[in-house]
Amino acid sequence: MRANAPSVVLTNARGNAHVNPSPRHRSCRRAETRAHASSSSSKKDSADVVVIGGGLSGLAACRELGRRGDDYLLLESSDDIGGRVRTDVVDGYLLDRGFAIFLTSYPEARRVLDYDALDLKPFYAGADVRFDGAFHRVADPFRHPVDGLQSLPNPIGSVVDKVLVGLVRFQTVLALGSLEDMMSRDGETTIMKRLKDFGFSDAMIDRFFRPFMAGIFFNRELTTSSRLFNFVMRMLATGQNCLPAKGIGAVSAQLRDGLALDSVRLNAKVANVGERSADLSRTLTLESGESITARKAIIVACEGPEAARLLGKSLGKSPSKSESAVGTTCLYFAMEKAPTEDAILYLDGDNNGGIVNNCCFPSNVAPSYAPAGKSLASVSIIGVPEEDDETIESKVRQELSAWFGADSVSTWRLLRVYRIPYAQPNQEAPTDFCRTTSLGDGVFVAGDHRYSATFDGALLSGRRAAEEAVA
Ligand SMILES: Cc1cc2nc3c(=O)[nH]c(=O)nc-3n(C[C@H](O)[C@H](O)[C@H](O)COP(=O)(O)OP(=O)(O)OC[C@H]3O[C@@H](n4cnc5c(N)ncnc54)[C@H](O)[C@@H]3O)c2cc1C
Repeated sequence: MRANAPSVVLTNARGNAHVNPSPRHRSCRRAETRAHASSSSSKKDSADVVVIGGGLSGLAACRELGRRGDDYLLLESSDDIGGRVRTDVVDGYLLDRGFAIFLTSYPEARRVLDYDALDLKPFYAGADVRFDGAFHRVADPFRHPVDGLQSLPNPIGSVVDKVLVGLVRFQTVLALGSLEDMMSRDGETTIMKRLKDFGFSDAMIDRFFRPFMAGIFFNRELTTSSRLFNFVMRMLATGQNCLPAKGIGAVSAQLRDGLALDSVRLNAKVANVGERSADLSRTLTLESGESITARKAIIVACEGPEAARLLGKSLGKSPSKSESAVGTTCLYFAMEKAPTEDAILYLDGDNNGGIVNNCCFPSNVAPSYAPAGKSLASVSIIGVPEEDDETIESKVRQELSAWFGADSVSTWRLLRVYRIPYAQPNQEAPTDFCRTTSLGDGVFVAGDHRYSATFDGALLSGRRAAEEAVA
């Protein structure tokens, strides 16, 4: 069983968002296909605007340039586009490179993506929280009023806490102004302080908000900016949590499909960015030694640390946070039949040092995540443990046996462990979520380190950088 369960490290803290297959991984690599692999890579070596990095921000920048009829070239260092939003196909299972959820209310996503084509499948609006030996449902009372009422007496917070959830939801939708206001308004604090100030009990914070918010921001201490709490609560209140039927990588693939094939180069890592010449052009050097010419502008759409490496002093005018990023580890298990049929998120509310933060059965949400008649489990850990895969797997099995029964969990087959040290930049309070995308001298910068580290923040930064680059 374990011989087929390779670990994958997605190392992009220094801008190298590539897969480091372990020896075991290489041995089974032929059995795997990428869900959205590009079939070809261009040889183009110059363009008016050169975009460095093919994650959501770089793809959004190229989409905007293409829409305006501008000449561009996208350089991506890894073997496919998508950056942190990719899906692998392993034995017919769709494995997102780390568990991620698509929120339909993201405004920039609404603007640039075709939701019908993504075939979005919704999660139940709420969660089942594991506490004191049982699951307790926390339901969105507006979408599931009966479940909401039934959950009032459960031990995941008091009745007052559950009323406060409704109030905080109203506040984030109605009282905090436009999204721009929300992301820049005064009074920023940590999520923890925001929850305490709002009146939530320690029990509600520990049992529900801690694992729920940690699943989104990979920070169990809840020191992440309260602005992000407000943003996500508004998005949750006004839309649905979904998985695209073909995996989260379908989001990146849809953007790529709108680009000119000859304008995308894969396995093209930019080693350095040269000075601007008198004719306003600039030479970039690839790791291979090849030179690329940007005639008018460059858009650097890499992770923050790599943008800092490439841009040095220019980014110094508007640096993103240099404190350590947050990471996550995700395990996928194949099984004959999931122990539940619910399309819901399971959270660890015990807060007693367990390794699992949250898990779900993606095939209960979108059956296409598993081959016909089979099921898939996704298990998320906050951070990247130092232990080896076998130790992590054993701890996960032990904890989940208590949740779903040892008879079921012992039959699960580990498909893969994804270790993602750089999942999001540091977004602890205080954080500037309105950093400029224009650095002057024909240099523009996009990426989730400019706005919120979300799909939406990355998409918005890409479009804004493109608009400015050709203004
Ligand atoms: C496990 C996980 C779960 C997440 N869950 C959610 C979620 O549920 N909802 C949500 O909204 N957000 C989520 N996020 C955050 C979201 O995925 C990111 O904020 C967003 O995808 C970042 O996009 P980006 O374009 O800024 O960066 P990236 O996706 O990192 O793209 C940067 C690209 O630049 C390339 N590159 C780097 N250096 C070079 C170079 N020198 N030359 C050429 N190319 C280079 C990289 O290979 C990469 O493809 C999650 C992230 C992770 C990791």
